[in-house]
Amino acid sequence: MEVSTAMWTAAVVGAAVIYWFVWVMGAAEVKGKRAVNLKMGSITRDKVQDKYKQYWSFFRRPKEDIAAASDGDKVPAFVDTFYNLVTDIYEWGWGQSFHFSPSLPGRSHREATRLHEERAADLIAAHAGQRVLDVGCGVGGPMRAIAAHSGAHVVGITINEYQVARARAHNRKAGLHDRCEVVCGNFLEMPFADASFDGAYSIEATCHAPRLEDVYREVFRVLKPGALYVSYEWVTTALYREDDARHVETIRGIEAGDALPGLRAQHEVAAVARRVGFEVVEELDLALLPAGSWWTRLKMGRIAYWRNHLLVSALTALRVAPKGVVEVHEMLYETARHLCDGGETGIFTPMHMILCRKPLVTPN
Ligand SMILES: C=C(CC[C@@H](C)[C@H]1CC[C@H]2C3=CC[C@H]4[C@H](C)[C@@H](O)CC[C@]4(C)[C@H]3CC[C@]12C)C(C)C
Ligand SMILES: C[S@@+](CC[C@H](N)C(=O)[O-])C[C@H]1O[C@@H](n2cnc3c(N)ncnc32)[C@H](O)[C@@H]1O
Repeated sequence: MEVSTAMWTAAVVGAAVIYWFVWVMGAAEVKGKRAVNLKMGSITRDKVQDKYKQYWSFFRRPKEDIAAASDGDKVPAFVDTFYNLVTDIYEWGWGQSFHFSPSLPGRSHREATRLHEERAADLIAAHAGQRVLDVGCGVGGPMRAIAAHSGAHVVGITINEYQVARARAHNRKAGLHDRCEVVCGNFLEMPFADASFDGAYSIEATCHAPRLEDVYREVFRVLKPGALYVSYEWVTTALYREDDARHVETIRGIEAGDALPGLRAQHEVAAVARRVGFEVVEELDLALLPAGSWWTRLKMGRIAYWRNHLLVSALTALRVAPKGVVEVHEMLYETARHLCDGGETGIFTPMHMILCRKPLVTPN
């Protein structure tokens, strides 16, 4: 073969490999978000690295410091920064539902996700004609599944403006915009009238609240008497031991990489719900056997993460992605490792389910 032919062949093969690597392999779980489109929410390109540093220095501290009265109030703003940094990476590498689900034999991750969401809708008996609240709705994966499954009108709230835009675009694309509404706001002070919802759910979102009481009290306020509320909570289990250095490292790693002001213990959740006035109907860790492990996909994704790391590094070097994306991606890789440890040791669950009812008559 002539040298020029060999060079042309190498160039064409090289271009094909890069195309495959970036545009095909780098495509999102749910088509729509690709590596070349990684933005960092509403943060301007030049501020990404600084914002990441600010985020990290806030959340890597011990939870006692974060929860201190003055810093507790700053948590929602840092959670907002976190979602500016991670929303596109989540959509690209995970899909439109930002939560875990028990793995189901013979079913895809997407199907298992949908069934976990539909389970929440069934628990609160959501149905057509109702107005249901999604507390911490992300980009609306659960909201669309629940609206489609139950026929209810779903209103989602998220602190992050960028997620609002993403969720609205997805709702329109799915043809569900007449039944799925998205509001930007703080779930600790919701812009909704008292007793204005027939039901509510929160999927892996209330863990961002510095005090669980504050979000549960708000949900209680906006629900009609007799309405049901279900929450999937991130908590430490009874197996967690504060005197075990490995346990502490795992939980700290989960908190720092997931914008959490301090994980609560499983046994605390029902007490909080009762304190704000709810009746507790049912409580169950949905991760318990015979449920398939929720961390399987995170563990299996190691090769994909390595590919993603190369991809974000290359895109940053080419200035397609802003500086700072590599650090954010590394933080997510680290937290994935801690989440897998938490799952395998059984000291942590992201799906402690609590089902509550607002009593028909609230005592004064
Ligand atoms: C409920 C929350 C988020 C839960 C999960 C949706 C996310 C937790 C950790 C995330 C990820 C970790 C590793 C990333 C990987 C390195 C990257 O290449 C592709 C995306 C990841 C898989 C990413 C996806 C979302 C998570 C699984 C919290 C925040 C309360
Ligand atoms: C891990 S995501 C889960 C999203 C969604 N429930 C899902 O499963 O796809 C957590 C969500 O809670 C929202 N959130 C966190 N703190 C909030 C607050 N104080 N007010 C409103 N939303 C908040 C985040 O913006 C994000 O949308």
